[in-house]
Amino acid sequence: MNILDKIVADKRIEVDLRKSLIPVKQLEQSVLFERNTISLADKLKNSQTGIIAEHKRRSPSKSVINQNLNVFDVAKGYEDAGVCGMSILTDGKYFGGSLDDLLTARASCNLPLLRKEFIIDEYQLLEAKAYGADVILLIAAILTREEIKQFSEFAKSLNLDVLLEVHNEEELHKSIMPSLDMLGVNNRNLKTFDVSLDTSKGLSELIPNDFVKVSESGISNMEAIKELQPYGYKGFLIGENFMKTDNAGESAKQFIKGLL
Ligand SMILES: O=C(O)c1ccccc1NCC(=O)[C@H](O)[C@H](O)COP(=O)(O)O
Repeated sequence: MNILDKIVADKRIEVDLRKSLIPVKQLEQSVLFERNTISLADKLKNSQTGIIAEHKRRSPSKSVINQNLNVFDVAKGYEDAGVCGMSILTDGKYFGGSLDDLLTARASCNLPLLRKEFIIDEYQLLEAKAYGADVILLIAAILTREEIKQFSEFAKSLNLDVLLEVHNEEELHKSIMPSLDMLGVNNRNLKTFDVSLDTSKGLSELIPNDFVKVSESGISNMEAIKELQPYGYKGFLIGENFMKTDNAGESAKQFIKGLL
């Protein structure tokens, strides 16, 4: 079994347990459920830099990145740095994250927040909304076209933006539909962990212009952004490069300074 299949198998067990612990009604009664969400897609369209900065403690490809940073400070630092949005990994087992991280970030900043998760059930979208997210991620590699349609339409009914992530042409063709806002190309192969910006470059011309294009993973310098911008990318998701430092916000600030 590859790592992605393993993550999804574990996620199914986790989501079933969560559903039995916290009923849908309770999520819908969260004060955050009624909050007006902020569109990340709109922010990216109007940005010169397009940075989406991630909170990421560890990962299957790198094990430990940084366990010492405080998500409240990281969110504030990213906001002060002028990023367009923040991504928060909420998976516990493989990334050391949690829904509490999302809630803490919500309390700390007014950025559009992306719940970075392995979404396999509508219930996780209700959780995203109840804990303060503005955007959800759908990963084409783990979903059927019908599931992508069902989850993206449900997310839109909750006023959440949808970022659909692909890694190859087949996933892209399977996924294109009007209920998506952003098309993300993951430069990391989630089965082998190989990273190449050529993935974003190669798929760019196949993405219709109606979607905001986002390049994800393996971006570690300004040159990479300059290389990707001519391919139409407006968003750049960066995790490890900021999180491996002692001050993720300051690192993002210097990065953005260099881009302007
Ligand atoms: O990062 C991983 O090792 C990973 C493994 C399996 C599934 C997902 C994974 N990462 C999620 C992400 O998409 C990245 O955290 C995000 O794009 C930022 O990447 P990076 O800038 O390379 O930290």
